[in-house]
Amino acid sequence: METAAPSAVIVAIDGPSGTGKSSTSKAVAAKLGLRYLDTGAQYRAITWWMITNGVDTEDPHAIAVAAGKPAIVSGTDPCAPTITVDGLDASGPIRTKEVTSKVSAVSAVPEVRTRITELQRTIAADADGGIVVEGRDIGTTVLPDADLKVFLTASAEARAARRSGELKGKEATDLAATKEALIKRDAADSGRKTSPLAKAGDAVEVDTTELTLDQVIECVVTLVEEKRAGRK
Ligand SMILES: Nc1ncnc2c1ncn2[C@@H]1O[C@H](COP(=O)(O)OP(=O)(O)O)[C@@H](O)[C@H]1O
Ligand SMILES: Nc1ccn([C@@H]2O[C@H](COP(=O)(O)OP(=O)(O)O)[C@@H](O)[C@H]2O)c(=O)n1
Repeated sequence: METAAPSAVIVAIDGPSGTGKSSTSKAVAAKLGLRYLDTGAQYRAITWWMITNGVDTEDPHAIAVAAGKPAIVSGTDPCAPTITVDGLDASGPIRTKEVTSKVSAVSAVPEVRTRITELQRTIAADADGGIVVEGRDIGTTVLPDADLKVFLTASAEARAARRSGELKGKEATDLAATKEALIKRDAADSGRKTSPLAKAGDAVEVDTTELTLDQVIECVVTLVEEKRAGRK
């Protein structure tokens, strides 16, 4: 793995669904002039490809065999992140309920993780000015030498309320069903064998339940600035 330029800062933001990883990471990256990578979008993209190509998402062997086939490309501008699969814009289709319900099974397959992890490390190494990478295993597995690791948490109630607010008007949803689906996905992501959702020992944990998004962004910006100041 190549190392980024000396002034570059690598920030890893992990945590369960609805804790504010994407919103926080995008805003922090935009404020500090860093690139941004949504690793969940990559796992969603490979899941979408499996579904559209008729791969049984309950068959880990079939998933493993197909894992190397789709070409997944992530654009890392925090103001306009993009994701394509085999040249097609996947940003809409990866957010459907079907993909959301199947992504944990696909992302648990070791061959999928190896492939996507390599992609993520290449993108981080190529980000000259630094990057904010968000996901589930960034601090523990993908970028264990990140300059700053943040682990976001929030109560299941707060996370479900945030998610169902987001889904309103798009796909029929209710709060209890959203909460149940979210807890199920957390359990699958935390319980898998290969690089599960986990807080790195050296990560700073931020409970966002009672914080506004702006407060979380401010908190992470301050943590990055402290790291940068400490390196001078
Ligand atoms: N601290 C917060 N307070 C209230 N709403 C928030 C907060 N953080 C994020 N949100 C909202 O919750 C939803 C989920 O946030 P998102 O950043 O997508 O979470 P994650 O990437 O962890 O799944 C978004 O609609 C976002 O605007
Ligand atoms: N680094 C990562 C990121 C996501 N994922 C998987 O991808 C799924 C979707 O991630 P996401 O970040 O888009 O999920 P949300 O929190 O945005 O709902 C997760 O539930 C995990 O199964 C992963 O395994 N490892």
